[in-house]
Amino acid sequence: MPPTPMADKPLLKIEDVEIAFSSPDEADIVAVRQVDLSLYPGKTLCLVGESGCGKSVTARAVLRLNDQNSLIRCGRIRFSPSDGETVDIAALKPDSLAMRKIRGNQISMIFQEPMSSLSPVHTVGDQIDEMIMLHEGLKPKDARERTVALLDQVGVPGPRERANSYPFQLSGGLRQRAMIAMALACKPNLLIADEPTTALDVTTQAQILDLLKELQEEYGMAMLFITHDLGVVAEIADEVAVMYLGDVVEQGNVFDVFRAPSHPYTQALMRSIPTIARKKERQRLSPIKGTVPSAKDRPEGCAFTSRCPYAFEPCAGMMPGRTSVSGNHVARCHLLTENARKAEVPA
Ligand SMILES: Nc1ncnc2c1ncn2[C@@H]1O[C@H](COP(=O)(O)OP(=O)(O)OP(=O)(O)O)[C@@H](O)[C@H]1O
Repeated sequence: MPPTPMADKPLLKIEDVEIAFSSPDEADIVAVRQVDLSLYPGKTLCLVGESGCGKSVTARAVLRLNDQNSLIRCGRIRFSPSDGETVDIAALKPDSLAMRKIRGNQISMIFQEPMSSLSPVHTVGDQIDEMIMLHEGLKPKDARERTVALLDQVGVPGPRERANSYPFQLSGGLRQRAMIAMALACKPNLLIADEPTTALDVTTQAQILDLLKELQEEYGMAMLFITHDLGVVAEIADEVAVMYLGDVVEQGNVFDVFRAPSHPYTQALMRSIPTIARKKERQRLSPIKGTVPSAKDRPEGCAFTSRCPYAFEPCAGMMPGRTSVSGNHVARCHLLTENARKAEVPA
């Protein structure tokens, strides 16, 4: 399927954001730096990368949900709903009224573990009713009708009876569906999904991804989807941003990035996915050698240098800038600037 054009105006624009965590007896840890991302209505941006690379910290910053020892040191998070004014979320206090209005009203979040948003001591129906009553001011009876319709829409069988179940009485897949229903109760402009399918079996995972795509089409919402699984990216993303130790090292339209991965880290991630062709040719998977350095001892230059098979002189000393690959596809690698320089030298 060819890439679909983007709407002109981004719903969310993360500009040059740096997030650090303070600790009483150590220097601040910079978890995310110079992040620039744009999300468009009706489109999905996937954040991908190994554990600890800053995906969740970036996503949680959009809702100002990072731990209290976090600080957005610089940058802007501009949220521009079609029916309201642009607001810089980075400048809001996490517990301000403005932020509480955005949270759960215009931007919702779903997690890998539904129990992080569902209360174990209330039925799922009561929890969704309450959300609807809070946001839409409906009476309890009308709210329940909408809850039942929402549970039905997200594929919960027998929704009226299931609304009376406690979360522990539901299977993992149904709990995930109930959490999605709750996230949709306020008809958000943006849904943030933090590895919502990681804990599910492959069949349920595929069903939930299909469901999210259907709901996105119906509600026209933007999605920021976090995963470490490139298979999931291929399935759901319009745009992809690859993160490594807090830096976005490559980003662009998903077709362009998959067709021509240009950062050695993205290339290495691609080589580590199992494919039928590799199995037929009895090729071994090639895991990425070494480990991600600690954010506490962040190297000076490109953080991937210690694991990069192509590392050369400038890599350890200086973080490369963004080089355009094609269209909006960019990557941060000295090799690209070096190749571009060589290409400019006449033969
Ligand atoms: N409260 C905190 N205090 C100090 N450091 C933190 C805190 N929360 C997160 N970090 C650090 O921020 C960095 C990024 O973490 P983050 O959770 O965003 O990674 P991730 O890419 O989402 O990983 P995973 O896939 O495992 O969830 C990590 O080095 C982590 O240790």
